[in-house]
Amino acid sequence: MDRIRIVGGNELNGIIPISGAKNAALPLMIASLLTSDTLTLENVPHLADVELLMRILGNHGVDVAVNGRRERQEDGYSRTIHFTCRTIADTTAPYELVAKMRASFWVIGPLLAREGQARVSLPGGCAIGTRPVDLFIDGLTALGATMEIDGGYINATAPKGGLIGARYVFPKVSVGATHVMMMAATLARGTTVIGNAAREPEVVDLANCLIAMGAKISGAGTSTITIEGVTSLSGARHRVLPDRIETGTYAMAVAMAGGDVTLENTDMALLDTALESLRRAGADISATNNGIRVRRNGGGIKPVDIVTDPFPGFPTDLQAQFMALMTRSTGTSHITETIFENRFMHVQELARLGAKISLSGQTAKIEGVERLKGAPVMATDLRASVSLVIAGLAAEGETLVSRIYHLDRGFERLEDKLTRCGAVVERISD
Ligand SMILES: CC(=O)N[C@H]1[C@@H](OP(=O)(O)OP(=O)(O)OC[C@H]2O[C@@H](n3ccc(=O)[nH]c3=O)[C@H](O)[C@@H]2O)O[C@H](CO)[C@@H](O)[C@@H]1O
Ligand SMILES: C=C(OP(=O)(O)O)C(=O)O
Repeated sequence: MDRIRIVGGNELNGIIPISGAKNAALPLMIASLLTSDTLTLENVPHLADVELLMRILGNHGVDVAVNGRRERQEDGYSRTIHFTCRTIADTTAPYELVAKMRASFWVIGPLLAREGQARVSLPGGCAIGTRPVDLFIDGLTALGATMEIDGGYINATAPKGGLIGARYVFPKVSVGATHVMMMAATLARGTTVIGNAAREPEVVDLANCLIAMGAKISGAGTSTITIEGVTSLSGARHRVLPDRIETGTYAMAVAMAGGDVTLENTDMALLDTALESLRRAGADISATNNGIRVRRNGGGIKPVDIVTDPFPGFPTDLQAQFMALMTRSTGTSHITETIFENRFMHVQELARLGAKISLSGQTAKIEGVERLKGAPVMATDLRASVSLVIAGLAAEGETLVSRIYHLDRGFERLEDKLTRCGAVVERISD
């Protein structure tokens, strides 16, 4: 199994190209199930999750054609991909595929809207909490679907004549359930109003793509999204928005290691709250023509308290990375996780490197230490794995991160991007 070896101590200087967002690419790819025309997506990141979803979509009858690549970049970076689903070949999403990635469960929305039925295995994904699907069940039920759980699968059936538009207020904000309701409602009869909708940029990106496909959607990016159902959707061409989590991760890596890096093809507006926390920690952050410049020259890392929240709050997907940064701060900081109940698995791994962290319920107390020392550590989930890489950049000596298949789910060519900026990071294949 591959591992990542990091030798800490080098500053980061240079340019890091930011990839298309995994968490936008996945629902966008799934939207291809809604039309018999071709949906072309540009800037699709080359990631394990994307490859797996291609297989899952293939099983439903989507023909996938890959071509094109970003200028000035080698093979392996984001690509342009064409998705064509002339007819739905299979409305079942099997356990073997869905258990590996939570987002694959989201096919339930388009399958139900276009075919009137779906049989989808209950999902898997990062083990960061229980992650139930009650909001999906309640939301789709509101659109008239019958939802039954049977042998680990959800059997969903639309009424004769298709889903029916309705008003539904989510009792809790859910990104995935918002994606699914929005996709399902595009082909429902009548108007759907989703209350307490997720406001994440990835929801807006999906809405923009659906609108380009002929959907009638307003309000995406606010808590109330209105969808007027149409009888069919067409193909479209859409560019996946930049990955704000990858952007924040590298910004935190620079704040940790020191140096001066320009993050290209991204946008500060996607992660205001996280960048503000980084500024308070001592990083110098400014906008460039098509990205963000992050610097930390001299000066220690100041302790900053954060609380994760749905967008526009501090993203849970950057919590582990920020904790890694705080392990080297000059004081004590507190990080409270409000989205997932079990998203602190990086704590014990960071402790192997010498971090001083204690947990009390959903809050971690981090007492900054003067030095971290490299050690063998284990990746436990996607963002936890990259937090160990960030810590390794500032640790003395060698850090070896194992189980990096988690990392490959969400970070396109991480070792390449960091190495070009002066870090010593390499993949070791045993
Ligand atoms: C592929 C993708 O885009 N994944 C992101 C998405 O995950 P995902 O869409 O799975 O996360 P949600 O926004 O749905 O989860 C938020 C909270 O709602 C709970 N919940 C969700 C659905 C449900 O039916 N019932 C329920 O209780 C979850 O357990 C969690 O506590 O948003 C999360 C929150 O920003 C991110 O961390 C993930 O990276
Ligand atoms: C938790 C994540 O992904 P998933 O929802 O697919 O588990 C993530 O992207 O950080």
